[in-house]
Amino acid sequence: MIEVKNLTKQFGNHLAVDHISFTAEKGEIVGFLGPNGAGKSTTMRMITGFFPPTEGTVVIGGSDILKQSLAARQKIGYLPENAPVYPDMTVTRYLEFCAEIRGFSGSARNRRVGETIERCFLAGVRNQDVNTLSKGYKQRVCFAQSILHDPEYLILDEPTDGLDPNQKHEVRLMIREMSASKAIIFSTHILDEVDSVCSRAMIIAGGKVVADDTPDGLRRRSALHGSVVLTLKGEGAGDVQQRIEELGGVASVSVVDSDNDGTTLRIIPDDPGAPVADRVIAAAGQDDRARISSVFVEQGRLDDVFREITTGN
Ligand SMILES: Nc1ncnc2c1ncn2[C@@H]1O[C@H](COP(=O)(O)OP(=O)(O)OP(=O)(O)O)[C@@H](O)[C@H]1O
Repeated sequence: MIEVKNLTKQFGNHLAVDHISFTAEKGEIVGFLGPNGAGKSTTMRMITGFFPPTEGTVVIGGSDILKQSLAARQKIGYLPENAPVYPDMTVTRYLEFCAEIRGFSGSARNRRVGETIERCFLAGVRNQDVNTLSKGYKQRVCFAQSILHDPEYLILDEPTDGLDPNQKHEVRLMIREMSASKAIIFSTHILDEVDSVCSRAMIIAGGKVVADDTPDGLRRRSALHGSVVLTLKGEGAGDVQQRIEELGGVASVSVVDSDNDGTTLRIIPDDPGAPVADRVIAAAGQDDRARISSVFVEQGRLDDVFREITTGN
């Protein structure tokens, strides 16, 4: 387990991380979300022992990151921001070096490096100097060093930053595959990524945790969660709108769009947990002049929730 208690970092007068506490168990993939400068990287740097906190503690699998630093760091794989890698080494040599400082030698080292190169799709560039690699490949090499020793705890600072869509997909698959036996924390600005990869999302703003929930739980906080979006073709949309407004359990009906293709209405229920879609469809079906061309129930949008939580809008 990763146990973070009252973690705080003060840079001069600036409180970058403000008493953050949480735990992350093996099997969990925790996404750190937050605006630029929120304190995500600083929190990760303290969790990995990269620099000490001003206040608070981090315990990794029972080892305190300051008091039992080596034991704690042996259990961690860390992909820092901007993928710092030694530019003058070849990919293979860099990974061999990383394996050696992790305590592997001889055939164990070679096996680890070979497996990681395959796993991270680096075979085509294994003999290339790191400084000749594209940004995405550098990122992959840095990702490779973070998983080389099969750590129980993985801390990944924007692991898909700079990758093309195919590579992003591969890295997300890898993160998901590895999660059964590891606790993984990763930061991202891509909200879809949180949805597709994370079991839990933590929103950090102003150095504080302002939300800690499942992606579905966060989505349910959206003002649009549970609303019905109905598109009608033909005449009679105005009458249908009025009929729906008169239904019990409907808080409001608004026109989202109206053109030659039809009229789209958004129906907000009084209680997002009490579905109104069936009754909305029945009410629309009562008017022969209108034909339903599509209907769906909005699950809510993470980007709306993110904006609401981090800006108050
Ligand atoms: N070494 C440092 N010295 C002084 N201030 C720092 C240092 N590192 C970070 N900060 C400040 O701490 C705050 C948090 O920065 P941090 O890099 O943790 O944010 P972040 O959430 O990771 O942002 P981003 O999404 O842009 O990567 C920022 O105001 C930053 O300028």
